[in-house]
Amino acid sequence: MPVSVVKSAQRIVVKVGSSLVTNDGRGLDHAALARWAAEIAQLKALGKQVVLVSSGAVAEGVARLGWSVKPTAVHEKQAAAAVGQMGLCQAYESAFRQHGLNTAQVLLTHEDMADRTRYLNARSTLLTLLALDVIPIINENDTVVTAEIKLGDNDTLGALVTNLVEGDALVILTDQRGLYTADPRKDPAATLVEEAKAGDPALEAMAGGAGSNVGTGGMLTKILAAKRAARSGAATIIASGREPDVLTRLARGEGIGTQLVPETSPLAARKQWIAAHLQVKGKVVLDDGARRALAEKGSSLLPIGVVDVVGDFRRGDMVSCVDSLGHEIARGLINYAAAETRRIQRQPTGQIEAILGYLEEPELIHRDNLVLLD
Ligand SMILES: Nc1ncnc2c1ncn2[C@@H]1O[C@H](COP(=O)(O)OP(=O)(O)O)[C@@H](O)[C@H]1O
Ligand SMILES: N[C@@H](CCC(=O)OP(=O)(O)O)C(=O)O
Repeated sequence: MPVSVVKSAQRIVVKVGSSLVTNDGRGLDHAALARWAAEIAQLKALGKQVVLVSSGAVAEGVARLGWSVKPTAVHEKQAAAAVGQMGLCQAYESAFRQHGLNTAQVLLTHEDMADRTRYLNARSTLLTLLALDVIPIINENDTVVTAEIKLGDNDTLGALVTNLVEGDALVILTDQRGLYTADPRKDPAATLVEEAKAGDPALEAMAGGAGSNVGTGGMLTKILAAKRAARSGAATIIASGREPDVLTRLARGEGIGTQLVPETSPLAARKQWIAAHLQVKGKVVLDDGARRALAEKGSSLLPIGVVDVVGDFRRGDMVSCVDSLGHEIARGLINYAAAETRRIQRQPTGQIEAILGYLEEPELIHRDNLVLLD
C-alpha cells in the first residue's frame, strides 16, 4: 500500500458524492456528515486547510419533495436542487458548528471558471475563506445553469476547485472502496487498484458509469478528474466515504482506496485556467508543419498552418486544434472569429491586414493561450 499523499498535503479538497450524502437518496445522512465534519476538524488541527465539494442537492431535494424518482426534466432537477441545497447548507453548518468551525456556501457555474475575472475572483474569495479558517462548502449552482453550460458532475468541479486553490490533494469519497479493475457491481472478480498514474489511459477503460440512480458520472468522471487535478500538480485519492476515519487515517499516511499520482509537471497558472475551459466552440485543422510547431517547439499557431475551420466561434473562444486525422493536439483561445479564420487560413501573417482590412494579432492562437494535450 502506498503512503497517502494526504499526510504531507497542506491544502486538501474533499469531494463527497450524492449517494453518501443522502443515504442512497433516502435523505440526508446526518451521522455521515457529523463524521466527516469531526475528521475535517482534526485535519484543521493538524494545520491543514480543507475545502469540501458536496453533491446531493438534487437527491436531497427529490427526497424532500416526496418524489419517487429523480426527475428527467431540467427545470424539475433545478427546482429539486434549490430545495435540497437548503438542506445541505443547514446540515453542514450545524455539523461543523459542533467543532467551532464556520462554513461558507459557494455555488459555482461553468461561466465562473471560463471568465478570467470571475475565475480570479472565485479564487481570491476561496483563499480568503481558507485564511479565515472557514470551511468552504462548494456545489454547482444547479438552479441557474442549463444543460449546455453545465459542468455536469461534481468530480469535475472538485478537480477545477483543486486547480483553482492549488490544492495538494483531491480526495473523492464515494460508495466504493476505490477504482476497481472493472465495475464491482457488475464484475465480482474485479480487484482494487491501489496506485496508478493520473491520466493513464488504461484507467479509463476500467471505469464505468454511475452504479446507482443517485450518482452522476460514475468512476469515469473520477478518473478524468484525477487527470485534471494533476494539471496543477495535485494527487487524487478515491476512497469509500463509509470507511471509518477515512480522512484522518489518510492524513496519518495510511494507504486507503486508490491513489492517482501526477506524472507531468504542473501547468503555469494561466494555462490551468485555459485548461479549465470545458466548452470547446469549434475546431481548426492543422497541416503537419503547424502540428509539429505546436507539439515539438511550443510555437504559437499562425493562420498559414490551418487547412480547415469547423464550427462557429467568436474571438476569445476556446477552440480545439486537431491534426489531419482528427486527433486533438491542443486547445486555445483564438484571436479571430470563425468567419475571419476561414478567410485567413493558409495565408501568411503579412496578408491578414490586406484580407480582413485590419489586424487583431499576428497569431491565430498565441502560445500563452495554448495548452498542449498529451
Ligand atoms: N471500475 C470501477 N470501480 C469502482 N466503481 C465503479 C467502476 N466502474 C463503475 N463504477 C461505479 O461507479 C459508482 C460511483 O460513482 P457515482 O455513482 O457517480 O458516485 P458518486 O455519487 O460518489 O459520485 C460505483 O457505485 C460503481 O458502481
Ligand atoms: N450538483 C449536483 C451533483 C451532481 C453530481 O455530480 O453528483 P455525484 O456524482 O453524486 O457527485 C447535486 O448537488 O445534486
